[in-house]
Amino acid sequence: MNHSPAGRAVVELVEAGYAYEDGPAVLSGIGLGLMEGRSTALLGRNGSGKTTLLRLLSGGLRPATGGLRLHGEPVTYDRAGLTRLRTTVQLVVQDPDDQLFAASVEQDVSFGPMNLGLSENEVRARVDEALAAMDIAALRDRPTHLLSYGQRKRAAIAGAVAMRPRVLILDEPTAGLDPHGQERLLEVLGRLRASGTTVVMATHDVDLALRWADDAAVLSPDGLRTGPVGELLSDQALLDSARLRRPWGTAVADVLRAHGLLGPSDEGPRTPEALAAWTRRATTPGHEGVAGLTRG
Ligand SMILES: Nc1ncnc2c1ncn2[C@@H]1O[C@H](COP(=O)(O)OP(=O)(O)OP(=O)(O)O)[C@@H](O)[C@H]1O
Repeated sequence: MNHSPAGRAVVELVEAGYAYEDGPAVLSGIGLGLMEGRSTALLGRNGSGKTTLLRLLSGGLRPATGGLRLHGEPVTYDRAGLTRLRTTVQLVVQDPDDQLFAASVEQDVSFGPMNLGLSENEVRARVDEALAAMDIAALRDRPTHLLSYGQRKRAAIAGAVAMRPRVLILDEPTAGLDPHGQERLLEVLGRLRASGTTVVMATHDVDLALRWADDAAVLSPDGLRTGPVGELLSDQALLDSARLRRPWGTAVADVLRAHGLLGPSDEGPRTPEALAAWTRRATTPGHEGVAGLTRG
């Protein structure tokens, strides 16, 4: 069963299908609506079509069947239609070398905002903010081709963040980032989400998905399933068919339930910190019980 949270989708794929030239259908009958301010983790095995799906959502590919809607209106793939889509939806591709092209970090991150016709001061403010958010302010004058992989990845994400899109789509953004870089990125995405930005991330990291996302979208041979991340990532049949590992938090919840410490419909912990805080409360005389396990 597909799940659609209340509200209207900013962008929505409707019965969308796609096949590369001379190839079989990669995706068919895909329905995916991205709601204002919600975060979605897109999961699926290698070659399941995650990148293809993200390119359909951001207008880089045009559905062969079905369509894409922006604020409920069908997207037209002419210049005006694509410009409208791209000022709302920004995609950060998996490989930063496919995204970075300007000589320096500052020039690269400025490019999009400059093309929006913003004033010089506004462009500078956005670039400063995006570089600071991605922790690369010190790299602003560096040639992009001399940066490390993780630094290039952060510069590519900064370029999209500087566009202040309503919908930010990231294809495996944490791959290649060190733990500090991953934490910084999650903080940035958390702030964007709090300010109403819709964020979609393709990832192979089920623990990160459970911790970070509101919703999951899981590609398997049976098609696309969407729903609350805690619910989908507890569904063993779905995890098996998508060849996904059971997340850490879901496995812990199984153990707690088996010992009667968690009710059948109570959600498990999403982070080790949440489990530690709950354990402290649960072992304190007069504790508040299992309530609040997912907090922290
Ligand atoms: N440009 C292309 N031309 C032809 N086939 C392609 C092209 N890009 C992708 N494919 C094929 O489409 C299918 C889906 O690829 P896609 O990159 O969308 O998967 P993915 O889920 O993102 O994979 P991964 O987890 O490995 O990044 C694969 O079978 C792939 O070989």
